[in-house]
Amino acid sequence: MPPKVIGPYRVLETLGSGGAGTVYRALDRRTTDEVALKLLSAGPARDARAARRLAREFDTLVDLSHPNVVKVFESGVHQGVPYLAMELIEGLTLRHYLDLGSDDRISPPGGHTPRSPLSVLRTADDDFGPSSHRISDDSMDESEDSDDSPHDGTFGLEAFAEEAPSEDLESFAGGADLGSDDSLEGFALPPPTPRAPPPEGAPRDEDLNRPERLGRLKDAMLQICEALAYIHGHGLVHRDLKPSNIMVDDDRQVRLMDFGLAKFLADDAAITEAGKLVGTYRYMAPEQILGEPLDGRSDLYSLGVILYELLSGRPPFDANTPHELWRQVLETEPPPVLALNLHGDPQLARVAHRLIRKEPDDRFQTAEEVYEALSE
Ligand SMILES: Nc1ncnc2c1ncn2[C@@H]1O[C@H](COP(=O)(O)OP(=O)(O)OP(=O)(O)O)[C@@H](O)[C@H]1O
Repeated sequence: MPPKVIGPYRVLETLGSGGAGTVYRALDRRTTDEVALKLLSAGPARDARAARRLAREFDTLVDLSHPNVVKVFESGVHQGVPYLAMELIEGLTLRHYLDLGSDDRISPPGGHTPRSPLSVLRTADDDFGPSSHRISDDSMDESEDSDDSPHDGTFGLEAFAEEAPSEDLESFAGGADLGSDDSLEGFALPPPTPRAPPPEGAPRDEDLNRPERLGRLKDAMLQICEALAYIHGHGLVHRDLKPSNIMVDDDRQVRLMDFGLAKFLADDAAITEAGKLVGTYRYMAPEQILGEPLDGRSDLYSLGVILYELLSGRPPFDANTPHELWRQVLETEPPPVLALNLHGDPQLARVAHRLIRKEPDDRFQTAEEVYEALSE
C-alpha cells in the first residue's frame, strides 16, 4: 500500500519503481500542482548510500534549467525516509516510446516544436540494472557509491536478472569492417550477408525501419544531444544514461532523468575514482568499466549503445555474465547495425558506430558534434 501522504504531498498513484525506491504521482497541497515524488524504499534497499544519491540528485539538478532536463523542486524526509519532488512527466520512457506498436499512445507529430539548430518507465525489461560495485578491494572511500556487493571480484548477478538471452556474436568476427578512420565517410557499410538469425522475439526490420518511428527516434536523439550539451557544458557527466532514464512526454519533449550517479568534473573525486564501477553494465563505456577518469564522451558512448539498440533491435554486446560482457566491450567489435537490420538508416547507423568506438578520442567529441551529424 502506498503512503497516503508524504510531507506536504498527497499521493495519487504509483508511477513506477526503480532500484532505490518508488515514484508516485502526488499533489502538492500547498499549490495543488501535481509532481512526481521519488521515495526511497523503506526496506533493506534504503541505506546511507541511497540517501546520499538522492541528495546528490537534488543538489545536481536544483541549479540546472533546461527543457530537456527534468526539474527538481525540493527534497525532504518523511518518517525518516528521504524523498525528492520533481517535475511530473506525462509520457513514456524512451524504450517504450519507440516500442513497436506504441504509436497509438503518443500524440501525432505537430504537437511538438521541431528541432532547431542546436542552441546549443524503470521497467523490468530495460537494463541490466544499475551497478556500483567495487572492482578492487583497496582502500576505497565508503562515502561514495560502493555497495554491499562482494569485494572479491565477483558481482551481484541480480544485476543481470533482466538481461536478454545472449547471442553468438562470433559469427560477425572478422566480417565487420567498421573502418579505422574517424570520419563518418570512413565507415564501411557491412556486406549484406552472412547474417546471424534474429533471436526469437526480435523485432522485424520493417517495423524498426518505419519512417515515422525513425523520425521519432532521430528527433529524440537530437533532444538528448541538447540535454547532454547542456549538462556537459556545466561540467557534469551523467554516468548512467540508458533508455529508462530518458522520458518523452505527450508533446514529444524529451527529459533526461535520474542524476543520482551524475558527477561534476570539477570534483576531483569524480575523476579519480579508480576501482569503482558506477552505471549500468550494458551502457558503460570501456573507460567506465576500467574505472578510468570519465568525461562527457563516456555519456556519448552510452548514447551510442542506446541508438544501436533502437536501430537494430539488439544491444551491441550481449553476454550471460558481467565479465564476458566487459570482455566484449573492451576487446571485440560489435556486429554492424546494418548487418542486423539490412535496410536500417545508414546515417544513424554510422553515428551509432562512431559513438561506440572504444577510444574516447575516436568518438564524436561533443554532443554538439553528434547533433550536427544527426542533422546532416
Ligand atoms: N518525473 C517523473 N515523471 C513521471 N514518471 C516518472 C518520473 N520519474 C520516474 N518516473 C517513472 O518511475 C519509474 C521508476 O523511476 P526510478 O527513477 O525510480 O527508477 P529507474 O530509473 O527506472 O531505475 P533506477 O533508478 O533503478 O535506475 C520510471 O521508470 C518512470 O516510469
